[in-house]
Amino acid sequence: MLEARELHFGYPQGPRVLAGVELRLEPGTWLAVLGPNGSGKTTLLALLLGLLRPSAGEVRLDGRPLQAWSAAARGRRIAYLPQNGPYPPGLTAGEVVRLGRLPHLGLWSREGPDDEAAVAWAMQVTETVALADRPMAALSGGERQRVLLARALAQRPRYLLLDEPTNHLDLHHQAALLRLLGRLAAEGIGVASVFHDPNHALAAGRAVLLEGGRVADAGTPEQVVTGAAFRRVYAGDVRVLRGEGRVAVLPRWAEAER
Ligand SMILES: Nc1ncnc2c1ncn2[C@@H]1O[C@H](COP(=O)(O)OP(=O)(O)OP(=O)(O)O)[C@@H](O)[C@H]1O
Repeated sequence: MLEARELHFGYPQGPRVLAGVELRLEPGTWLAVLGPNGSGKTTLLALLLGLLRPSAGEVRLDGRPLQAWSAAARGRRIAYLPQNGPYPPGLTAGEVVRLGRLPHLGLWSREGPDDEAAVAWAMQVTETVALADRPMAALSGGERQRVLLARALAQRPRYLLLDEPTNHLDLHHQAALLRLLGRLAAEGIGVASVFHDPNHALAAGRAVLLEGGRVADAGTPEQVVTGAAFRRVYAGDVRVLRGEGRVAVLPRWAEAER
């Protein structure tokens, strides 16, 4: 399990960003993280990855404090798709995906059949096989996003953290990504994904709503988007619709057009 216990954090000279966040990500579950701009979602992911250290509280990975794991051991267990993810310049898409195998390779070891299989699988499920030989810099925003997702998947992680993974994706690739995340969770991976569109969060198994660095609500996605905290945070901006046994969220501007 990847677990945040009573996490507190503030950037140097900045105000407090997280104040006592509790969160548990179990293998085989998919957790959506919702919350307004600046509520601390990206900061929370950075703490869960060990890129930032909490000022109080701790992150535990599979029962041990995160700092007790080496960077390579963490990289074999946790993969990250950052927002507008950076990548080294001058590489093709296929080379970027292969970087995902680095935590699994020793200093002098060469790629083997497991590495090849992981890269091939990651590119197949992200529909990036045809992009393999294209320079990364020459890809569209959505193509690049899918290649960076393939790099994260090539790590074959136990936990997958994604920061707004539907960014840049067209409707087909949004739907494909949401189906893929559901499948990965069903296969035993712990998936945590930040979403701005609550309709995307509704595809997950659990949801948390961050507000001002605190967990304002947690539960099933349906409970969270129909809950009082969600209404308070997005008051006046959205309407929750129910029909055919499902819930959907409509932005108010769309209503005003009708
Ligand atoms: N490197 C930094 N130095 C100082 N303050 C920062 C830094 N990164 C983020 N912050 C501040 O911390 C707060 C939380 O930022 P964070 O990126 O975690 O929010 P978020 O919920 O991911 O927002 P968004 O939805 O806009 O991506 C914001 O007020 C932000 O301005």
